[in-house]
Amino acid sequence: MRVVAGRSRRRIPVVIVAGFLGAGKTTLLNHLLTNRAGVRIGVLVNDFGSIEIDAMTVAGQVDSMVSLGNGCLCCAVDTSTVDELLDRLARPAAGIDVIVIEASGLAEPRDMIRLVLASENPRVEYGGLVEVVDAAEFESTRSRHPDLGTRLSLADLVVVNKSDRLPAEGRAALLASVRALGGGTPVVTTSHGRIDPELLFEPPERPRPEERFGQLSFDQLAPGGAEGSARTSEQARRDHQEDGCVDESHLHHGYQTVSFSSVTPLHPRRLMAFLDDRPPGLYRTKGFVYFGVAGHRQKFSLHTVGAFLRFRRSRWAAGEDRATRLVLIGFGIDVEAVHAALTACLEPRPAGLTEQDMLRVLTFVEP
Ligand SMILES: Nc1nc2c(ncn2[C@@H]2O[C@H](COP(=O)(O)OP(=O)(O)OP(=O)(O)O)[C@@H](O)[C@H]2O)c(=O)[nH]1
Repeated sequence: MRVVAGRSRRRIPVVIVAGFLGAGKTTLLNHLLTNRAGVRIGVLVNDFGSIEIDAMTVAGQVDSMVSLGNGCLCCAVDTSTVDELLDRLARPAAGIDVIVIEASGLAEPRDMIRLVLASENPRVEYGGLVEVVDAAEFESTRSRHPDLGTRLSLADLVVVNKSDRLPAEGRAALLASVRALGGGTPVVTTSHGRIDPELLFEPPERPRPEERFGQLSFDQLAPGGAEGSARTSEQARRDHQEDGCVDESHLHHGYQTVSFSSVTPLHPRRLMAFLDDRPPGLYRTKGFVYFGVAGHRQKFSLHTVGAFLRFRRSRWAAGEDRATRLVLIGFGIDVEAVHAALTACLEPRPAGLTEQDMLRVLTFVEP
């Protein structure tokens, strides 16, 4: 991570929106473009046929779109072409917060992920694969595309769209089928692609996690009591209730967030054991970690989306607390259990730890 004038510059997440023909990818993208709460979205599509360009130009986002224009993103181009397009969107002058790639219905999501991961642009990072599924056509899509299960498991988030076309009594069964086929990939339902944009990116006018945590009182951050826990179990319970319903009979997109903060260092092996075995339904983790291990006392920012995981090492800002601050987002996750699992990773005496204990973390550190 680059540090500019004492502030860390975030990388621009690149989110891929995939799905079979007519599932609602463009509808979802248009919804994001008109409900982005100030987030500047760069768009990479095959063609702009039905994108609401007006919505973008009105907001002064001219030139934040690039089009391939010559066929399917994943099979017609090489890495350098995609890199060039990402470079154009990610250049600082464009001021883009998130890049969304709308993959054509026939694009292979696996190839799309590879293209993004292979990008050599230091300003972008993989932000996840969203697979849009047509709720009303699910069974026929499944019979026409035997690889649907693979696609769902590869995704970081499955959006079951067109729920308005589904009879109420069939919803729970459909969700159960999608979940079973997706093998643990979080599932959210929508109609007309009306996904909560916060699932894909953070609104800039709201405090970022680090700033939100920055407002915590010393008592909340201090070790002891609940071992550095920033939230009491009562708070957790309250948040859990407020965060939304995950009852399958409700087709709105309820998800939970877990905030974890501690000035007590985290044990690298214990944290990796938690990350290797992430709770089913955990969709994203963001924030940073303090290990306090000799030679590795820097700030390790952590980013996970679905199965993807990476750390990046940076310097602490002058006067910044050495602390771990994480936000985890998931569907149907047990907020208190996740918080407890992270609390169990705390290590008050990191002086006894060595390079060996850091090895697995280091394999995920991006240069
Ligand atoms: N009833 C209903 N129609 C929808 C919904 N979402 C999208 N549609 C309609 O479904 C059709 C296909 O939607 P698109 O957003 O173009 O789908 P797409 O995945 O981008 O399609 P391709 O680019 O052809 O792969 C359009 O006529 C949309 O208006 C929904 O939730 N409910």
